[in-house]
Amino acid sequence: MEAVRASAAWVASRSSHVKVDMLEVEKVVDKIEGNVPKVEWDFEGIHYFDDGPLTVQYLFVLDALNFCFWPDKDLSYDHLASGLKLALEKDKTALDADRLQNYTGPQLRQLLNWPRPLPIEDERVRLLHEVGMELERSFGGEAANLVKSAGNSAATLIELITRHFPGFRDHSLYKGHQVFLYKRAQIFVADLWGAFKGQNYGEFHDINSITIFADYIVPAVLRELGILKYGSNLSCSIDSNSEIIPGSEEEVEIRACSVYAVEKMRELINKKFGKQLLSIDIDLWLWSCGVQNMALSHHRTLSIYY
Ligand SMILES: Nc1nc2c(c(CN[C@H]3C=C[C@H](O)[C@@H]3O)cn2[C@@H]2O[C@H](COP(=O)(O)O)[C@@H](O)[C@H]2O)c(=O)[nH]1
Repeated sequence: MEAVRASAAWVASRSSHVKVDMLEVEKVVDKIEGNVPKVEWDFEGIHYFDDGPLTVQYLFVLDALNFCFWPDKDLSYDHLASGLKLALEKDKTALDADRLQNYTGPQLRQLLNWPRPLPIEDERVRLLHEVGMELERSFGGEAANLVKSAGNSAATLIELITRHFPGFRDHSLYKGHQVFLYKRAQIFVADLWGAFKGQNYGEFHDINSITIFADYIVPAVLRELGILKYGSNLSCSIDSNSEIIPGSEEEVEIRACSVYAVEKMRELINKKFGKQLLSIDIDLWLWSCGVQNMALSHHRTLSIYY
């Protein structure tokens, strides 16, 4: 994931609306003494798991739809994860590639047991169709085959996903440069690793190459910790819940600086405490803090990427 790391650093070095405060990074690292609190994958108990290929199909569909819940104030990631789980428990064929290609908006709502239209529902449906079609065309209908063809490499799996499934190509332009954040592709790898505990479909020899997943929760936590500092205009927009335009400098800076800040935190923990932490572990710790703090204001961007 060198492209993610390098392009995030490029943005951070030119950023004007968002700054990474290295003194605060150091303070946080010292406070936790290099020990990131361990948060178990599925600490919420909401994910489907059967130790086999159906779990891989579930996680791939989950992460194809893992974005932009905030426009409906009652909807969250938990509804998606537990809704798909229940659907699969009722009908093991619910996420088969041929079924994925045929869902309509109302059927998807019904599948998730959600009473009203989902945010950006038409895009969610389009992405489901894309996943079903390409899985069928290139991977015998099974996400498990996609994972197998990556040969236990996280970087190869992300390359395969972004090559085959355009909906996962989470990139932007910033001051004329292409910036890669690949949030949903990376979180899929992390979900496999977490669910299968680094074994079987979750075994990756290069899991340390993954960065954090630049969503709308982790940046809010980093801001609360004082690690991210926002300029006054951006602060006002976020605190007043104004929407941040997708692809704007502000949006790219928020996401890229979050990735960069955690990479710096990781480097510092290694230098000061001699520990090799994974960004995934730091991410899950920060994210779990964020979702438990209802008072945090986060940036609001309509996006299919996160
Ligand atoms: N950085 C990061 N972002 C994450 C997750 C997860 C869930 N990961 C699962 C994996 C193991 C655990 O047991 C988790 O359940 C979701 N999100 C993002 O959050 C936002 C949703 O927020 P709210 O509207 O409040 O539900 C949305 O952008 C969504 O894409 C994560 O882990 N890291």
